[in-house]
This record gives sequence, C-alpha cells and structure tokens, in this order.
Amino acid sequence: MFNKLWKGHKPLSTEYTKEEVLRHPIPEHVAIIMDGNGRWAKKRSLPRVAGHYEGMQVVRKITRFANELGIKVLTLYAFSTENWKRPKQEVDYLMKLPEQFLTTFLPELIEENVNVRVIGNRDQLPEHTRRAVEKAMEETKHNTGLILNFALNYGSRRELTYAMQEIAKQVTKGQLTPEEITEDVIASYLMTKDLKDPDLLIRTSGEIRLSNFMLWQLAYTEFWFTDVLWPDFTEQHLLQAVAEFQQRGRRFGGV
Ligand SMILES: CCc1cc(N2CCCCCC2)n2ncc(-c3ccc(F)cc3)c2n1
Repeated sequence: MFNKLWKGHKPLSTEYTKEEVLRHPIPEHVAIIMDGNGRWAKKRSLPRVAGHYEGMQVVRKITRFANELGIKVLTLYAFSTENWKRPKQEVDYLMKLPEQFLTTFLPELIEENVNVRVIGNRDQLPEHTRRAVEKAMEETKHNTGLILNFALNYGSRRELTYAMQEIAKQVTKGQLTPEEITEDVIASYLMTKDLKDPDLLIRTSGEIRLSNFMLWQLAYTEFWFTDVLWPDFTEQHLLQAVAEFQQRGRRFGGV
C-alpha cells in the first residue's frame, strides 16, 4: 500500500485523447470542488466576481463535455454553508448566478437531455434563486441524460446531523430499532439518497481538503487534485483526471 507514493500528475503535455479515454470504463459519478475563481480574478487585477462569472462559463463547457464522455452524474460544489460568511456584495452576486446560468443555458441543457438537480438547504436561499433552480429541476425532471447536480448551500456535517435527527425520531417512535440502523439506512436519509457515491472527486486551485463536502459519500472515492484554477479548467484537464482515474486500481478497502 505504501509503495503508491504521490507522484503528482504527468505534465499536461501528455495529452489524453477522448478516444483513448473512451476505450476504458468511464467514472459514473464525478464530483468537482470548483475552487480558484477569486484567485483567477486577482491575478488579472479583476474583481472577484469576474472569476465567478468566468467559472460559470466553465461549468457549461465541462457539463457538455462530461455528457459527451458518458459520465452519468456530475456533482458541482457551487456554494457551501460556510460561503455565507463572504462579503454581502459577493454573496448577492453569487446568488444571482443560478438564474443567470439557467436563463442562458437551460434550453441547451434540455436539448441535451440533462437532468438538473440541487442538493443543499434551498429554504435559506433568496426567493429568486430558489425559484430559478426549482423551475430548472421541474423542467428537466424527466430527462434521462447526465444528472447535473449542484451542491448549493450544502454542508456535509449539516446533512449528517439532519439524517441522525430523523433516524433518532424514527427510533423514538418505535419505527426503527438501533440494530436496524445500517449504512444503507443512513445513506437513505442523505440528500444524495438517489445517487451512487462519487467515483472520482476533482478539486482545483491546489487546495487539498474536503471543505465539508460529501464526507460520507466520498468514503471510497478516488481524489484528483490540480493546481489549475477553476476558470482555467478545460476539457483536457477533465480527460487527464478521468485517464488517471482509469489507471488507478480501486480496492474499496480490499487488497
Ligand atoms: C449559487 C452559487 C453558484 C456559483 C456559481 N459559480 C461560482 C462559484 C463556482 C464556480 C462556478 C460559478 N455557479 N455556477 C453555476 C451555478 C448554478 C447553480 C445552480 C443551478 F441550478 C444552476 C447553476 C452556480 N451557483
């Protein structure tokens, strides 16, 4: 086990082709922590919100490409429960992005049979944001292509806490015994209950931490970190992540 030292990535110069990647099993569920938007703007002496706007264009591009690769679920960490601590002006801007994204791209997403979903606490979102995402979920709920799953005002510890409270209520009501609380029962109380766990987690901008994201669901997920800032993330980076995922031998705890 210890001989698998972190070798870093092959330099991107080793271009991976879509055809090459499609010759091997594609990860069904890819999750992405889309980091580095503020830093991207700062490097260009632009306001932080310019990085978020650029990051939104990359969401469209990577969604389209993930669908082309045959990825079944793409979960994107768009706003965490901790992000409310950012300056009000930035939060107000971020809360407008879902409707901006959907106004621009929902027709294309419907065209491409994409199913838009959201995990997180929607009731704390501004009404205009909630209305936009719920409209998109409603209009795409019968689509059978890529599931585009936005984590919006999502926090894993809050998700787990809520699940434990609900399970405790069931036990108090005599509907459930402690012995019946299995991993599957717990998973059925999570916001991701209808989804398989991520096979591959990508985090951009060189941060190497989970930031309260899908802590239960990522138990057996392969992690792929890159210094690339999210606004600079391209199809080639996604190909590299998937190609390296395909080269790893997942053991799910076995030998
Ligand atoms: C609410 C925060 C936020 C931030 C954000 N950024 C900014 C930070 C990360 C980089 C991507 C661009 N995006 N990009 C798309 C959405 C979006 C969310 C839900 C939905 F149904 C449709 C689109 C989004 N939402």
